[in-house]
Amino acid sequence: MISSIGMILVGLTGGIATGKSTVAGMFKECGATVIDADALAREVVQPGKPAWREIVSIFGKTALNPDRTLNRPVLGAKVFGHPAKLRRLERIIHPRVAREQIRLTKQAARNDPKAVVIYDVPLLFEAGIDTRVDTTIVVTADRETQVVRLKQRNGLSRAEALRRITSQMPLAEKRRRADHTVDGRLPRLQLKQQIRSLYQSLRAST
Ligand SMILES: CC(C)(COP(=O)(O)OP(=O)(O)OC[C@H]1O[C@@H](n2cnc3c(N)ncnc32)[C@H](O)[C@@H]1O)[C@@H](O)C(=O)NCCC(=O)NCCS
Ligand SMILES: Nc1ncnc2c1ncn2[C@@H]1O[C@H](COP(=O)(O)OP(=O)(O)OP(=O)(O)O)[C@@H](O)[C@H]1O
Repeated sequence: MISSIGMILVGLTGGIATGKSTVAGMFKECGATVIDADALAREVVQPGKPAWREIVSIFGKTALNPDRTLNRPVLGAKVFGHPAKLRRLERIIHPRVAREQIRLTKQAARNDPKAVVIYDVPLLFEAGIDTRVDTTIVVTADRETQVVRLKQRNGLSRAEALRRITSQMPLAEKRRRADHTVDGRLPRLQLKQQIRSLYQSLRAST
């Protein structure tokens, strides 16, 4: 086991809009501690923080809102579909997110030595984070479901949605690599039952 004494660290991933956050929320209701990489990635780029300063120096002030926060749609348009720029942004953000995740995981283990810690991280495999968790879960959905959800939830056009989807490792590859697969298209009630039984077996393995 990679994590310290008893606790289990679970990497939860999937494609964009497959239902990772929904599944993470269900694990939380079961009693798990959830760490959300997207939320940490937002925290480390707050105005004035070192990552924010680096981003402004590379991407310019056009990537900012009038209140100096990052203009996420503008930055998204600059990096998705432009792999070299996306890598530059990741090199600024990822090490800081990793530090926070490790700190929060240790804190969870101190609070409950048998904790089930769910690390919800879109780039689990792409960024090699799978090597530092105990087990992995991938949430899947077909591409059309992802596109429809991105149009509805984020107001993206079909082309924008596809640019984001193709910035990530193909879902089929993630499925091959994962220890557990969850179908993010299931009705919520059925999904919840599956997550509850997965939680119980994870908890029993701590
Ligand atoms: C480009 C940014 C500003 C766009 O922000 P926006 O609010 O539109 O998206 P948000 O951050 O909520 O991410 C939504 C989804 O996009 C996908 N996504 C985000 N970053 C990446 C990436 N580097 N590669 C592939 N997909 C990504 C994920 O599925 C994520 O769940 C933002 O995504 C970002 O800063 N990305 C780089 C940091 C990163 O890699 N974050 C992922 C978790 S560490
Ligand atoms: N089982 C489901 N049935 C119907 N709709 C769902 C289901 N799961 C999630 N959704 C909807 O799909 C959208 C994406 O879900 P969610 O935010 O959980 O995905 P995500 O994988 O965390 O997305 P992102 O990669 O953008 O962070 C949301 O609008 C959510 O309400």
